[in-house]
Amino acid sequence: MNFRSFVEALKEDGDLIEINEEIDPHLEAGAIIRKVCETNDKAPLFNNMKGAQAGLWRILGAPASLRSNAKEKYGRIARHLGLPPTASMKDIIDKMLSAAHAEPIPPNIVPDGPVKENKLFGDEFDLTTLPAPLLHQADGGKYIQTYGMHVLQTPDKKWTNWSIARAMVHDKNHLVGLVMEPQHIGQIHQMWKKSGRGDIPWALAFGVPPAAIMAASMPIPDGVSEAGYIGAMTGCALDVVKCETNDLHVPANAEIVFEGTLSISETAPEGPFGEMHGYVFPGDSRQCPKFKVNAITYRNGAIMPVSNCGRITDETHTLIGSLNAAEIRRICQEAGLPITDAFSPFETQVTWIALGIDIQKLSHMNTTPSAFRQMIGELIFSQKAGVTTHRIVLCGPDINVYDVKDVMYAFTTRCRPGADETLFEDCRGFQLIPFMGHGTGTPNRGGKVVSDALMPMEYKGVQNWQQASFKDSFPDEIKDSVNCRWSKEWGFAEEM
Ligand SMILES: Cc1cc2c3c(c1C)C(C)(C)C[C@H]1C[C@@H](C)[C@]4(C(=O)NC(=O)N=C4N2C[C@H](O)[C@H](O)[C@H](O)COP(=O)(O)O)N31
Ligand SMILES: [K+]
Ligand SMILES: [Mn+2]
Repeated sequence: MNFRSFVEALKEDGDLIEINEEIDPHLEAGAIIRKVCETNDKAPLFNNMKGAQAGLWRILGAPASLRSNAKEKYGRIARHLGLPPTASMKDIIDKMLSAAHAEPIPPNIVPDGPVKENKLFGDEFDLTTLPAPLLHQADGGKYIQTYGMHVLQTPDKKWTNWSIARAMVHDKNHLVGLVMEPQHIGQIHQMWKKSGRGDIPWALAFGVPPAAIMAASMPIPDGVSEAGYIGAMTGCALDVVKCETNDLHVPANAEIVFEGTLSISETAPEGPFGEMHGYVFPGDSRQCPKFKVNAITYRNGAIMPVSNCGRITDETHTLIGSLNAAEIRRICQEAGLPITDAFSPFETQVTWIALGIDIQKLSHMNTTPSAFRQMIGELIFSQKAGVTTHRIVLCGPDINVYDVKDVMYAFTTRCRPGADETLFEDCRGFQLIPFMGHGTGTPNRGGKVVSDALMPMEYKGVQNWQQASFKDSFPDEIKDSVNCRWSKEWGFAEEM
């Protein structure tokens, strides 16, 4: 599945609104995308962007946000993976984890592809005149890069990383963007700096195969190339083509590719940006590395995907939260911990992760609540996949961790504040969260907690309560007889 057929699939699903009226990249496109994310409406495809030139570019907004009808809530994300639109977040996470132990299938190098249909070099383009969107009025620049895939290789060429990190237009042929540790873009940047080999060959591919952008958003292990992971996950090698101005390879059917170098020495002011937790602090910019763009290649009718992040729900919640949770589930299970599921509720601005615990297995550990909380926190908060999470909630088997109502029911009634919680200060913290980066303590250390919403008896494998709910407080024959007369005889609403 490539990006173009993904857009077609959204159209067939009735999940696309095409706007042919001229739309201004200065705030207007951003406002429409933002409102789509806050109302879970259809993905907007802007076919007539003000300032578009030489086929650059149309814009697809909210590429992996939510659908409003409950049966297909995660349909747009599911379509990234060729799953049915009725897929659950558990199905999506299971699919993304399915390649964790599979032999990688490296990409297939082809001589040409749609991404080579148009080529611009050097002075043939000026990034400041292209329709890059100003997404929030207080943003420090035009965030041209919100859903593209950085391509970077380690100096020894053994590892080619694909990842998403934001970047804004700096001048006619430079971007400036986040290059943070422990992200792989930051790790590889450090390796090149140490190698003294000069600036880093770099590419940024927009409108890549949707499964590839999902892997680009996932913290798969250090040293693992996302291309091979995706090949193993989809079962077929992904077609890639060589860049014009360096030896990196990019998806042959990508919509747009910027080629150039990531500087190991030059920086420029970056930010602020209306970010994933729902805030922008006007004037809050910092020095970040510059990316030099030497060439642009692109498809006819190229579409630029744009994620306008902020208040829920957008790609920073549906992908960052869910895919960090995926890796955390895998890491806990491989460490032999009794974790069945992990999910980051969007309503926590993906700062929490709820863990589903198998209390039979837990009871065989003969551990205590405080010892178990310590084990969980030390493991997860030391992981790269755990950096963005500041609260872990332990939930028993009657809780569906993919449903925030269940998580809040358990957290608010089974976790005694203080006594049932363990704080962690000696670990990496996530500075983009306002209480970290603009709060009272160190911006990138500590501020984390494991909140135990397991009742003491669950450590013995027992739940000795009944939920006072329709599901749990009535015998089946009563429930069945009520359900079969519910809408037919009495006129209550059909079950969703
Ligand atoms: C899906 C998505 C993921 C994002 C970001 C965004 C979207 C849509 C946008 C651009 C909208 C907002 C910011 C938010 C910001 C966090 C950041 C970023 O600027 N810097 C960063 O370091 N990580 C980001 N990620 C997460 C990142 O892609 C994952 O952590 C992935 O595992 C990295 O790949 P490697 O594991 O291979 O290192 N951006
Ligand atoms: K990645
Ligand atoms: Mn990676």
